[in-house]
Amino acid sequence: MKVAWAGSRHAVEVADRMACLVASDPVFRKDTRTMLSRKELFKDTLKKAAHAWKRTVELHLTEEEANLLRLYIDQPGYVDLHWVMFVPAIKGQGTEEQQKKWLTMAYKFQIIGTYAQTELGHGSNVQGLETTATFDPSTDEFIMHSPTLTSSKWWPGGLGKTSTHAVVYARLITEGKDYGIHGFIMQLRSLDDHSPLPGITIGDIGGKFGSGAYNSMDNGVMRLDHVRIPRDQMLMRLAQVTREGKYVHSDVPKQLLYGTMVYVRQTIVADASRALSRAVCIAVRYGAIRKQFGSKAGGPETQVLNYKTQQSRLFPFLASAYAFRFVGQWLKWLYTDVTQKLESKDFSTLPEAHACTAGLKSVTTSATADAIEECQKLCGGHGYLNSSGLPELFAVNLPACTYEGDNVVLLLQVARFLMKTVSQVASGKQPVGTTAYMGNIQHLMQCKSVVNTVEDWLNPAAIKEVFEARALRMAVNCAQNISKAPSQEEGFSELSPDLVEAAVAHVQLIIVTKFIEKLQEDILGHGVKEQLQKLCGIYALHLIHNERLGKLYAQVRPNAVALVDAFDYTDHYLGSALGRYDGDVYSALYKEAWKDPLNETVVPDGYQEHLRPLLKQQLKLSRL
Ligand SMILES: CCCCCCCCCCCCCCCCCCCCCCCC(=O)SCCNC(=O)CCNC(=O)[C@H](O)C(C)(C)COP(=O)(O)OP(=O)(O)OC[C@H]1O[C@@H](n2cnc3c(N)ncnc32)[C@H](O)[C@@H]1OP(=O)(O)O
Ligand SMILES: Cc1cc2nc3c(=O)[nH]c(=O)nc-3n(C[C@H](O)[C@H](O)[C@H](O)COP(=O)(O)OP(=O)(O)OC[C@H]3O[C@@H](n4cnc5c(N)ncnc54)[C@H](O)[C@@H]3O)c2cc1C
Repeated sequence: MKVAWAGSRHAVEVADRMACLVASDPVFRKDTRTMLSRKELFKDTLKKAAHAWKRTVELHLTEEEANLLRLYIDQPGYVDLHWVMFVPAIKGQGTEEQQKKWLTMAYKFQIIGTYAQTELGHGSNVQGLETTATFDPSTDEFIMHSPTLTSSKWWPGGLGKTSTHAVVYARLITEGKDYGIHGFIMQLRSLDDHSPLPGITIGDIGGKFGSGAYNSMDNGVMRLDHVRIPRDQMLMRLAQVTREGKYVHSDVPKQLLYGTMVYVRQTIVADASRALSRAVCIAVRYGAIRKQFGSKAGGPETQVLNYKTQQSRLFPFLASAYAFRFVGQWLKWLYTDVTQKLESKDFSTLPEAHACTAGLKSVTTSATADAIEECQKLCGGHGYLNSSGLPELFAVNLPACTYEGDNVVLLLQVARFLMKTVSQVASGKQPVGTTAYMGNIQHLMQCKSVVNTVEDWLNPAAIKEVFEARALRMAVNCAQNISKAPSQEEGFSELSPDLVEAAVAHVQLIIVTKFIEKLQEDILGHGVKEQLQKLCGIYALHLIHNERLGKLYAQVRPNAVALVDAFDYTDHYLGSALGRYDGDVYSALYKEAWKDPLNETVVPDGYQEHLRPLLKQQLKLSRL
């Protein structure tokens, strides 16, 4: 099962090696992280990042190994933005010459970059950004400026205190005309003493949700006051400004400006499956250790994992972790395929790639955040302790519902794509890829499901048909209702809640389909395929038909712990007293409690000033 989860034996081996490297290095300790002050946590992040880079160079780690090293260090920091957004933005939007110049420095960490798009006033509406880049032909420079308070850059990770450079998104103005949003490379801080360059005001935006968690990241604010940069620092693959100031657009679609976001959304799906699997791992292992009550006739207490209510709340998450993992692996393939097509100037699959990445990012991150919260409840009181690992896991993953595109905004993008496809089908065009099922419209609009028993529901063809019919009917229903509205725009707005539901149904169909396709692959190991078939059934059916699932849960229960062991997480990475591999939960909880700074003294600070006088006063009053 470890191989099925990881994708290959090689993937298991590399992941194990990198996880052990991190777990055995004292610099990467994280057990007291939630007790650090913001300043201490930030410094700790700088130390870990520098040490990780040192180890990467010393050990000549490959990109795959370095990625895993960062993953197991498990602490958000500036390096994430540098590698996941700054470098890809230059790769996707820079000319070959620009890539050569900037990426050479970025690959060696001679510069640290971030992705500065969002502003105080606008995040979702990228076209509404206000920062300006006005071309001055007299000096061959752009003047970068924040004209209003709301145009302050706000949120970019690593901007607050670390980044020396950024790809800054701004409205390009030349020859008096506004050509909309474009990307520019800007140096922000001196490479000698790290002070901000003239005209740049920069800082951290402040503490965020939860202790530890995303507070390791210096999300930043930046104001620009007529800062000049050379013309060749506009990223010029999609459009150029000539020496004379003439705007020239290349023959590539302007949506490629959003390419970095498509790339990152795809990686976020993999992050979501990992976060969900960690929460499930903790809740399942702990559920096997925790005992409450026994039978009325006496005898041993019951493992809480044996309660049917526990199983019906928890096993759909276990199934979802596998489902998201497999769809994430497929999405990575889709992204690579689209990128290769783009390189040969085939842009035909771009809309589908956008819809798939936006939709899957949205559905998987929302489900993951909800599931982590529920796993906390599934662990009872102990799940609420930082030492369970769950509060921090929740706080770190919750913003994934917002960053890289608010989940509702992204689902509306999927809905827009679906409405277009429905109208194309109506005019006789055969849909392809993940919308190919819509071509079967005659059948799917009227078919009736023939399934009755739990066993019938495990037939992949039956499951798929139900999901296809559901998704298509919801989309067609929305399209019909929109067509009755006074205008397309009004109809879309009025029906937006239904459109979001239709988009979710379409995305869930993709997830179910990819799980079924995974089951058709050669899967090694005795009983592995059978377990995955059960999980696939649970994932699909819990979305539409929760009542009949009891039988399936009972079949998964005997292997539940093994199914989470297959995630292959070290105790260090899991970071949970409840989810320990050896099950020694109670001594771990007890030990963790003594690490809290409040326990550094037996009598707490504040006793003399506040507690003692209060107690003395009460004593006096009671004697009166
Ligand atoms: C060996 C050494 C190696 C060392 C390696 C070391 C490794 C270290 C690795 C580190 C690993 C780190 C792991 C951590 C991973 C996690 C990190 C995650 C961190 C994330 C931080 C978050 C960053 C951000 O949030 S950045 C800001 C993101 N902002 C958004 O997402 C904004 C959302 N808004 C939008 O996307 C748009 O504005 C939108 C789409 C909502 C509306 O846009 P617009 O108004 O312009 O468009 P429309 O009119 O609606 O559409 C026009 C047209 O375009 C189509 N379209 C829209 N978007 C796209 C797209 N992206 N792609 C393609 N097409 C698009 C749309 O469908 C329309 O098409 P039509 O045909 O016209 O309908
Ligand atoms: C932890 C974190 C890290 C981030 N890192 C970066 C970064 O590195 N670089 C960067 O540039 N940005 C970053 N961001 C910003 C992030 O990308 C934006 O917050 C995100 O795109 C959402 O935009 P917003 O904040 O403007 O939300 P808003 O759009 O203001 O959303 C507010 C509410 O309005 C709703 N809404 C908005 N538009 C519509 C609509 N058309 N229809 C229906 N409902 C709508 C949303 O669903 C939401 O409920 C980060 C954010 C966070 C939280």
